[in-house]
Amino acid sequence: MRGWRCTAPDRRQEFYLRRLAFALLVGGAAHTLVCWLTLQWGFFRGGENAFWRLFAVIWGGHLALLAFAQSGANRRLRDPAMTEPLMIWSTLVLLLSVVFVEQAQLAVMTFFFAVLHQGVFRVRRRAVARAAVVAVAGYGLVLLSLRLQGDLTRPAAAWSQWLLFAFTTLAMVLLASEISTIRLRLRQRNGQLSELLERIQDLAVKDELTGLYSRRHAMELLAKSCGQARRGAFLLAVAFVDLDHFKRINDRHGHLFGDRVLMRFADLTRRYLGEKDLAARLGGEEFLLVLPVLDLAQARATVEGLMTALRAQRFMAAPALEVTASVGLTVVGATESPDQVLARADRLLYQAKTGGRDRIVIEGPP
Ligand SMILES: Nc1nc2c(ncn2[C@@H]2O[C@H](COP(=O)(O)OP(=O)(O)OP(=O)(O)O)[C@@H](O)[C@H]2O)c(=O)[nH]1
Repeated sequence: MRGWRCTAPDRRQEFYLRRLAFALLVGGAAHTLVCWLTLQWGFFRGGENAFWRLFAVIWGGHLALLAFAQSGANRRLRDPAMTEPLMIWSTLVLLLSVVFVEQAQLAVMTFFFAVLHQGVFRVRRRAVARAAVVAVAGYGLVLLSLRLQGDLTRPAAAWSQWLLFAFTTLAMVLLASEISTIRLRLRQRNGQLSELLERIQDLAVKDELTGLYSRRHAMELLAKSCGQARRGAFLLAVAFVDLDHFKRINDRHGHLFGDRVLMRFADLTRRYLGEKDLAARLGGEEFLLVLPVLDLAQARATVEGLMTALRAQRFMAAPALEVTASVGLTVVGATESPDQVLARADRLLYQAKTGGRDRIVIEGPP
């Protein structure tokens, strides 16, 4: 299967390779061209021999880096994009060539700003600052060693260009730092926004107190399930569940305690229903269960299990309390609309209530 389609990590690797190849080949070619021009204009220290030897080393390094990534070894690095190693290598290449180009040192070192640009959006502030320090200090050391050897032509111009480079680099690093802060804030804001979005989506489909589906969402799901049940091999059982004498529970033990009873019932539905079953809170102490089943007997067994578990619940604040529920249970008929099924389940629930509560009243489809 891998042969015909790129997997996500392969696409990322392709992206890394393309970026690295672009930086090394295009950046490398531009840098070589500038140095070659200094050779043509007679500013290249050591002449043609030195030029070809230096660029054999530089291009050997470029190709070695590319081969390293091409082999996939970059995937084992903490940053497979290799941005920082690439920045360090490019800076060293620039410093090495500065030794050879006379009077065009600043022109060569301006490539460093392209190197910094690579890093600003991809590595931490500290890595950008590190590369800047290496470039400014390295450029200064090269000038100093040339000066000490008496090889620095027009020293005043060379040092003032170095100063200009140092200040511009400092400004770039400050800018990079600001961009990095903005990046960090954006990432945090994005995280907060996705959390908020998740919460809004939850609120739209779930009941806040119990975490069960809301009435509106349950109705949408029921309409969809009814269509599937008509086409499929399974039956769709619908149960209206209403906790008994809930007002009394609230009155005797308080509203907060009532809330806890509702949450406990919701927990039981999560424990006793299958993953294809649906439980929703329609409002107050009224719930809807939708169960894909083979027959009514299976639905009855599930609902009875739930009612037995509810009856067995004990509450610390009211140890003697036994919570029961009344249920109207039916099955969706072949040509019925969700409203018709719900009306029947509601009628059956009413019969369960008037018949003495704590019971299930069942009726098949018409
Ligand atoms: N604790 C709590 N109570 C609620 C909530 N929503 C509705 N109620 C209460 O649920 C009670 C429902 O009372 P009734 O409709 O009279 O029903 P009941 O007392 O359960 O009586 P039967 O259904 O006939 O057994 C009311 O007192 C509502 O205030 C809720 O979110 N939390």
